[in-house]
Amino acid sequence: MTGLRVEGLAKSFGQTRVLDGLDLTVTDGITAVLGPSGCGKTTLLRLVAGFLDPDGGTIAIGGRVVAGACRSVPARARKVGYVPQEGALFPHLDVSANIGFGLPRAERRGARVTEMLDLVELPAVVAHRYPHELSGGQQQRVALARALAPAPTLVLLDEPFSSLDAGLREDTGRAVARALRASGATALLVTHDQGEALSLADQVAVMSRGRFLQVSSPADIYLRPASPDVAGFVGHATLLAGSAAGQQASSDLGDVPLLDPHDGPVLLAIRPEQVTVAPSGGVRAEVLDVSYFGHDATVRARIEGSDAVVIARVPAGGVPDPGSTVCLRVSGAVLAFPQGDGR
Ligand SMILES: Nc1ncnc2c1ncn2[C@@H]1O[C@H](COP(=O)(O)OP(=O)(O)OP(=O)(O)O)[C@@H](O)[C@H]1O
Repeated sequence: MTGLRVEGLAKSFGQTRVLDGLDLTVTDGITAVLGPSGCGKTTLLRLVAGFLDPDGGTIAIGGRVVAGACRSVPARARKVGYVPQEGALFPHLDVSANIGFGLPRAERRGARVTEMLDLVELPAVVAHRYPHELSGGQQQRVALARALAPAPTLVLLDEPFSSLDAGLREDTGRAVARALRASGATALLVTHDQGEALSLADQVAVMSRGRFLQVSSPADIYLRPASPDVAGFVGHATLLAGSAAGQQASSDLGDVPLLDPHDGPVLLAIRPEQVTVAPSGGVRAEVLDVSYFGHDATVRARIEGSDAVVIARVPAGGVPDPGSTVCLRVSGAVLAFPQGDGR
């Protein structure tokens, strides 16, 4: 059974069209909706949850149309679990009562609550603590346990880790993904963090200005982006004009091998890890700035005699100084998008 099917979904606020005919099918597992701030991610989630009505299109959950086609099933009857940005636990209820909130009265302190605590990998002792006695990561796990307790068909998660610091964010993300998979629920995870989307989801829907640019597996999104926009947004590709002849293209970075054959003008999408930075051997470039991450660093360098700025990833031990001159070389075949006459 299909967890969620969205067809031609449209929504405007006043004169602003926020969603512009979205189509999305989520069969099972975790689908991440990835896009920049303001592109319409939360609006999509609110429409699916039933907090807003669409202007056009349909939403079906578990095979049942819940919005559109002259129908609007109220939020509470959609069998959807919702995990908001900061958990939004009830502060006056303990963990056990928070988790049991959506359950029939007789089950509110029963085995289902214990089962849910176990699922989100929290010890039974936290059951009688209040939200202010939990860490941020524990609160998000309780929020997930509360959403999963009534066994929803679909779980919606709206930037659930955004208030957590980096280390906790990764651990909580992995724990939440494990719990979602173990529960068997279909999940839609909204995020603007590409690492989170690529590492946690089975399917990634890349969104921009109310439309999906590509819906595919994490590997496809990264290795086979559908457009220069997707390549630039997910993984920070350098987009460089080139001229292709078969399996090779000439560019400001010299001759580069192509993943697929093309002829004529192309836009090359070169990943930072495909650019080698060395003191000699390659195209000369001036280092503009360096972002140091500990395990490695990202270098932005402008090619001499050109406006082209290239992003390269270098190992932590070989970081050049800003203002220095380096040599850039492309290693491995790169993706090319036909442009103009070559289209
Ligand atoms: N109730 C509303 N009334 C008017 N405009 C709204 C309303 N809700 C959202 N918008 C506008 O719709 C656009 C999309 O908002 P939305 O919250 O869906 O984006 P988002 O991708 O979730 O952004 P973020 O990542 O910053 O949360 C924004 O321009 C926002 O200002």
